[in-house]
Amino acid sequence: MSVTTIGVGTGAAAYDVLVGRGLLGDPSVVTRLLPAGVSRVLVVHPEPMAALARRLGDAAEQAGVRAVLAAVPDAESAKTAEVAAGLWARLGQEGFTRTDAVVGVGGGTVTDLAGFVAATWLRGVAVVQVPTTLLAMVDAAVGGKTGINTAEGKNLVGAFHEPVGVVCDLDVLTTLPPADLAAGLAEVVKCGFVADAEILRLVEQDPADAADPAGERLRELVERAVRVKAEVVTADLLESSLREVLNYGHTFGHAVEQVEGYTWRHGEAVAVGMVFVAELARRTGHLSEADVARHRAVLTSLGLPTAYAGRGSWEALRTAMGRDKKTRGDRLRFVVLDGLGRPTRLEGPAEADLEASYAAVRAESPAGRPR
Ligand SMILES: NC(=O)c1ccc[n+]([C@@H]2O[C@H](COP(=O)([O-])OP(=O)(O)OC[C@H]3O[C@@H](n4cnc5c(N)ncnc54)[C@H](O)[C@@H]3O)[C@@H](O)[C@H]2O)c1
Ligand SMILES: O=C(O)C(=O)C[C@@H](O)[C@H](O)[C@H](O)COP(=O)(O)O
Ligand SMILES: [Zn+2]
Repeated sequence: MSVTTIGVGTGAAAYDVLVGRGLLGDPSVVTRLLPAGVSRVLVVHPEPMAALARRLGDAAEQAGVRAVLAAVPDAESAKTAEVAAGLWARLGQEGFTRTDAVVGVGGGTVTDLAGFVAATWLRGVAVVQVPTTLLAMVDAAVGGKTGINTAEGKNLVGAFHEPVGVVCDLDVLTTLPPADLAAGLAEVVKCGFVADAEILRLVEQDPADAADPAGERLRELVERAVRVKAEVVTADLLESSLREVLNYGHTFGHAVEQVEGYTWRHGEAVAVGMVFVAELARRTGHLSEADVARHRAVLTSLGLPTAYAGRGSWEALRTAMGRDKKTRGDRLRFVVLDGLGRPTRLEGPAEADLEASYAAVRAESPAGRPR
């Protein structure tokens, strides 16, 4: 077993992200991260992660902590008010107090949900995150953004609630479908565009190696992406400014997810969203043609979509973009690049530039990969 520890936050809110292999071979690694005095844990998981959740629950019981297992619907169907309410009911029925805790075991949908339930139960109990997808390891489980969707849009209800620890065991990725691995790489590449160009170089050098869950290159990419996220959220946890850079590609990406009824993976939608915003940056004088081409090339090399051929109209996508959290009043705000690694903001772009950028990513035949 080898482990890299990456610290996030400062003071009382500081916690560690453990990245390595074989970490969950000893499932008590998770119990040991619980604060002293925890006597009950709610282990939230989707059905595909039931066996791992049981092992973590057994380890907790052996340490004298009562474990309540809670299976939730898979993927984006987990992020609803109804599912959250079901978990609150369970916490109430089982008598969870402020000194008890939640453990999220699954992809980003589960860590978002588990984090949100922990943030809201009794106004906040501890949560340990055990991400089991690449995307959740490099992004969703780290940094304390938690939330659920509403009919009006993506992640519209949520809270900032930092975990007390995160365990990223790369060995669990060997069962992850390749399309979900690629979706996680979209967020890794995002970190490359906004902050760490070495990530881009590593992917471009050997995309197949980058996507090998057993390989050393993927481990380096995970560690680099987690470091980018850790640095940004440590500096600006509540997204007053800097943290917005982690939202690169998400304004259009979230709109695609919503308009497509969450049949697109988040990482796939963000991949197209990054191409959309690169096109917008080029039209508004921020980014060179060559850098836009680099976006398409690196994403395509990973099998990610760079064009949108869904059923959503421009009007529907434009309305959904208006609900983005970076919007101020009626003015859309985008994270754009002034060159690779130099993110800035573009506020209130002309509608003609938005439509032209949309035309540049609009494809006639399906390029996305619905689940
Ligand atoms: N909070 C944040 O900062 C943040 C950051 C990025 C994304 N997100 C959110 O994360 C979500 C996307 O997360 P995701 O891409 O992990 O999707 P997901 O949670 O839907 O997981 C993808 C699929 O993989 C399955 N799975 C999980 N682990 C597996 C494993 N080890 N082996 C086999 N199958 C496995 C899941 O059951 C699911 O079917 C979105 O809702 C997005 O909004 C949040
Ligand atoms: O951590 C952040 O900050 C991010 O924006 C990371 C994104 O990858 C993530 O998808 C996040 O959930 C988007 O947040 P939202 O505020 O746009 O809902
Ligand atoms: Zn994201």
